[in-house]
Amino acid sequence: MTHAHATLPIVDMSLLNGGEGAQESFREALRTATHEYGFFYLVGHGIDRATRDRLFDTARDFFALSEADKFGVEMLQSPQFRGYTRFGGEYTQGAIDWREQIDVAAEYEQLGDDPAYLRLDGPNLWPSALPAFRDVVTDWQRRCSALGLTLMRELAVSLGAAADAFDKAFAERPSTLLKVVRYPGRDSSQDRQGVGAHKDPGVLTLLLVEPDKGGLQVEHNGEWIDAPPVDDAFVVNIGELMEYATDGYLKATTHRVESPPLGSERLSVPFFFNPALSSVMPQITLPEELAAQASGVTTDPDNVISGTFGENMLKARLRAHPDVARRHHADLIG
Ligand SMILES: O=C(O)CCC(=O)C(=O)O
Ligand SMILES: [Fe+2]
Repeated sequence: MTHAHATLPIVDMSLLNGGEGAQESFREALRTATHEYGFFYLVGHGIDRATRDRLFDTARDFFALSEADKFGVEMLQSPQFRGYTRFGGEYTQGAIDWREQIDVAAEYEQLGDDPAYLRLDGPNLWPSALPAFRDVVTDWQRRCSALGLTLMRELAVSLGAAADAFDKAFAERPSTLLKVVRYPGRDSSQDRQGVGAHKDPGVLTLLLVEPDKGGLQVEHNGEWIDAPPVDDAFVVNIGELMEYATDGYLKATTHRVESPPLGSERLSVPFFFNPALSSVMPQITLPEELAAQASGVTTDPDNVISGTFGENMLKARLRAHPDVARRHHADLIG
């Protein structure tokens, strides 16, 4: 059931430019939103409209490329799960996600293949027919990484920890990932799973949605809340590793996207701010009043949350892209 009235909280980052009191209110709002919802709208983030418009223009140009150009960078060629996924290539909870997308991640030399998650390091596949794509997406990655780091430091302070409590996990080889996604319109009689219900496996997700395009739904108290884009805002949510870091005081929240109606489409760019593959997320010692509200890390036998980011990520990748897993990682799947 969808709850028509509840909405996600709005958190204003420009409070950080104010005095001590304003900064304190920002942290309070950040902590409350991530504790109660795991999701919020972030305004006042300082990334201007022209930059965001350029990102969506580039996304449109990418999806308008010929099939041959898109298949030239198909993920099936990439053991590191980079590149283009056509409709029907991706699964959540065993069902097809009706979206096409290109995955771009941080690029590092591979350090080996033991533990297996080290296989995720490697090169992106960049579309040669659209050279601007690389520049625009790399710029976006850089901006979102800076924003992500600021939010992690504020979140640390809001949890009673030192501002740099999480820095170490991100200092070397942060394993950031972004997707440029297009959800095609679907008839109401068809299956409307744009992306199925899931939690994000990492730390923090900064999602930009094309203006006016609904479809995102967030689970809250057992109901689905609609989370349409808010003007100038990112939708921000925390992933499973923040649940691990806070003993469940912060919860990774289940969310999904419903396909847009036939005759329309929806573009989005989720950016996943993730630590190094081999980093173990630090566990924060919470102040007593917060610790009393920490309900422990979710235990789901089908989805075990590890503190080592690479393990969570590899698990998520193998499950979402079974064709890539079969072709390149047959030894890791049952
Ligand atoms: O496209 C969206 O709005 C959300 C996508 C999402 O949740 C994901 O890719 O993890
Ligand atoms: Fe997600």
